Amino acid sequence: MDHGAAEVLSTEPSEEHFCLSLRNGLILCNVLNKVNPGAIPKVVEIPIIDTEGAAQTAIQYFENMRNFLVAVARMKLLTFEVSDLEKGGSSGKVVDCILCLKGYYEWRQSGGAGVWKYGGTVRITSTSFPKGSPSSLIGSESADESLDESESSQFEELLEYLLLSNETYLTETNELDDFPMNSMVIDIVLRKAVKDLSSLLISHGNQLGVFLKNMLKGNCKPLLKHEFLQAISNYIEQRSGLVSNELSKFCICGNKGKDISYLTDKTSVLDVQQKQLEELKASFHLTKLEVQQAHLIWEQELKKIAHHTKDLEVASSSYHKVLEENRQLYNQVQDLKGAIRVYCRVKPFVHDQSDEQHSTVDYVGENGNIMIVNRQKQGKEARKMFTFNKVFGGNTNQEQIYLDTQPLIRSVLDGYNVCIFAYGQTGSGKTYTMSGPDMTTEDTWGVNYRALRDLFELTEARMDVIKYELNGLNVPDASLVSVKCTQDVLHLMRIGHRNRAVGSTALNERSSRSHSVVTVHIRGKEVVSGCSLKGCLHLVDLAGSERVDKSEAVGERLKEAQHINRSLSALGDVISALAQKSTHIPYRNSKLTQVLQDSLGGHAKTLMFVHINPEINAFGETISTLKFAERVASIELGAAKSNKETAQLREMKEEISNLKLMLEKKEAELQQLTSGNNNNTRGGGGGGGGISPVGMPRPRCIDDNKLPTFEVRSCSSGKQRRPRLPSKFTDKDYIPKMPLLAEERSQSPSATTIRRSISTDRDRGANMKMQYPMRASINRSLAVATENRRGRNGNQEQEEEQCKQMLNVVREGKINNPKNQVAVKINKLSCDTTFELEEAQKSELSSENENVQIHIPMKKLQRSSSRSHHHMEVRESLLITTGGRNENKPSNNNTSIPKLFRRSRSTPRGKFMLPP
Ligand SMILES: Nc1ncnc2c1ncn2[C@@H]1O[C@H](COP(=O)(O)OP(=O)(O)OP(=O)(O)O)[C@@H](O)[C@H]1O
Repeated sequence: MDHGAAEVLSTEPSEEHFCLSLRNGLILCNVLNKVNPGAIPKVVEIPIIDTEGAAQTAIQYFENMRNFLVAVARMKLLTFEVSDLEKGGSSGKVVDCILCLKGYYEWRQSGGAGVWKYGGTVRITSTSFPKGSPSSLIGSESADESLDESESSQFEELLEYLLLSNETYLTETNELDDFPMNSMVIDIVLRKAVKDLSSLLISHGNQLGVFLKNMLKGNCKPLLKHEFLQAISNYIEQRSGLVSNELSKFCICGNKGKDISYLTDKTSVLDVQQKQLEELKASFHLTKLEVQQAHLIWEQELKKIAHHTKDLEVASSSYHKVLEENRQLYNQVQDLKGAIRVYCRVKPFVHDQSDEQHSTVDYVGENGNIMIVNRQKQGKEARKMFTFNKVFGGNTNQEQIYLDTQPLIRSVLDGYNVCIFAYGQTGSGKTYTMSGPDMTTEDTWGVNYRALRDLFELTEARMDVIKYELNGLNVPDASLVSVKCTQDVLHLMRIGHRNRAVGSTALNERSSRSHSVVTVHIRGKEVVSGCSLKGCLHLVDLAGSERVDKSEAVGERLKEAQHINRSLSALGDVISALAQKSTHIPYRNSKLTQVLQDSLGGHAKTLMFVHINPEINAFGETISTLKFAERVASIELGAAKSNKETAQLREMKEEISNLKLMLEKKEAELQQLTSGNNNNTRGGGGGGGGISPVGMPRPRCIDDNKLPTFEVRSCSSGKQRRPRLPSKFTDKDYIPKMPLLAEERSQSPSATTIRRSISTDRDRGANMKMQYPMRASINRSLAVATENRRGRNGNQEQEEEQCKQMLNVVREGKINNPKNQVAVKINKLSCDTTFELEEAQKSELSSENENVQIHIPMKKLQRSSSRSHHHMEVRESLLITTGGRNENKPSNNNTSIPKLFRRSRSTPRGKFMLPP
């Protein structure tokens, strides 16, 4: 305590006494100077006591007090008013001021850092105020009631203080209970609030006035009462919204907001905000739910898609399987129909032709599709699609090519005739496919070598079951050579290749200038059952078709090209005729088509490799090649048939052959007897009633229990055996008509029970004679059995049946009408089954002896002089001739014709219809 003060004040003064003792300002000034040295430069210390003392004292007092209050105000500490020191004044303010000075002093003493307090009121830290002038919350009741500048700055400080305390106490220290709300602060805030509200009211009043005036301006009508009220309430709502927003800025007091709710309107900004917040929360929650839901749905969708993708994967893999199955089934159906299989092979680009943009092959599908594009055209017209059994792209190797061919090779050993031929423009890769580029490397072996290797491997594998015998034939030499292993055939093929003309053209350095045909005949006999089978494999590498202008062929090459093109065009004619199911197929127009006749028209399995060159300048040839291949693919030959013979059939054939031998023997005897008889006649021995013209005792009847004597004669013997082939077929390089000629050659003389005769139509009837009637010998099944023109190779069962019936005829001795010698020819006619029965001339051979001539089946090669009539006609004929007693009966005695046959009205004389 100040020294002066101690003198004046008692130790425990009353409040009033305390205030009175401070009236002269001396104590206060000294205290202030101590707290803040130099705050009051001049303190009036000694009071002057004289007459004028009262006045002087008053001046001193006044000066000290004024200096003190000014200094305190300058320091922005709590202050009071002079009147507060008077009796009845607010002594509390004076006390506050002194406590404030104390607090300030202590804060200074402690170094002036941090927060300082006085009288329980928190002071602002020094950071918020300029150094040296500590900030304070100064509220002076002495200040003017109207809000002057200092007050407004105080208010700003208060706000700052509120915000700061909000930050420091409410949010960080959470010392809410210590929040000092003394009367002074409340006073200041309330005063400010009142001031704000009043200014707000004034401005609202002004704005409302302007608003109403504006309303009236726009609408000259006087306002109705309810309109007026409505306008005011609208306006207030508007404003209250704005005000609550403004006030809400400094009502961030957490839970204490309730305590200072006086800052907000009754409508409670907080409530509004709370509502908004809740709404926001609700919408957030809703959105969250929606997002979660969307997430769930999305996940489900994702799962579904994954599932679906798996399904698709499975489906696509099974689709490929089904596609493959489909292809196989399709091929089987095609086989059943006997369609020629067509595989297309695209030659790869070689050397510098690697730019596939210049390829005419646009696309090669897995299911036999190939798209050819004309790069010079645009749009739909530029592309053309072809479909074959299979298409091999340029990168297919030899092994892959052979894989689909392999089953055909197996069928050869099952008794089928198989023909594999390569077709295509010159240089397109036919020889590459059939032979391969290098014979010495197995990897590059073509179809020929692989097929032969397989043939031998299979024959070896089946050795225990079937014994096979193989004969190789290289057509240009037309020599039939027995082969034991692949090497034998390779050797044979090498010879063939040496013989094959090869020359260089502008399109192919090593162009094959002739067709190459390798034929392998296979005969097998099943060890157990004794069944025999025979198959035949033709491997044909055709010479390439070429445009002579492009191949720049001249001289010999030109001639070759012309020959090649001619034979290929003959092949084209045959294909066209077959595709159109024409009755006449011009096989004989070239050697090539003759060789392939059985493969193209018989019950063979035929495969054509069509080759194309993808180069742009070969576009024309590619299209025509593919069109040709399409036509080939459309040909249906009928289901392939196996050449398998049962043991029974073979036995029957053997029996027939024995019978034939016997017949020949008898014939010889007869001739001898005839010549002897003639001599006898000439010698005067007339024929007695029971003696036949040939001098033999004529049996009156045939003993049922005893077989007649038979003589079997080959129809190709005697007069009828004439070469009917054009000179070119008699040439030594005549291409045998395979497999039939080969069969003939391979048959042993002792087994020539069935012979094919090459003859003309003129031979008809002359060599096929039968003593009539033969009621039981021919029935419809026989007729039908022999009906099939192409059935030479196939219908073994029917053939067997036929043999049986004939043997029956012979055994049962039903051929007993020697008088009527009738030749029966069974021809296949297109729509109805007609038997042509021709009355034969009385045979020189007919005698009282019963003679039987049997000749089944028979193939005739008919050729008229005109080239246009060249065609091969296959006839199944049956000729049975018996000698009989009634040779005097008219030969055309219809009464002797069995009821089985009746004459067809529409057919020429001698033709009979088989009744249904
Ligand atoms: N798939 C292929 N891969 C590689 N080269 C091939 C292929 N096809 C053909 N070639 C090559 O193309 C050229 C001509 O082939 P190739 O002699 O087989 O044709 P071609 O059709 O037989 O001809 P031509 O009819 O004139 O005899 C040869 O050099 C051959 O090696």
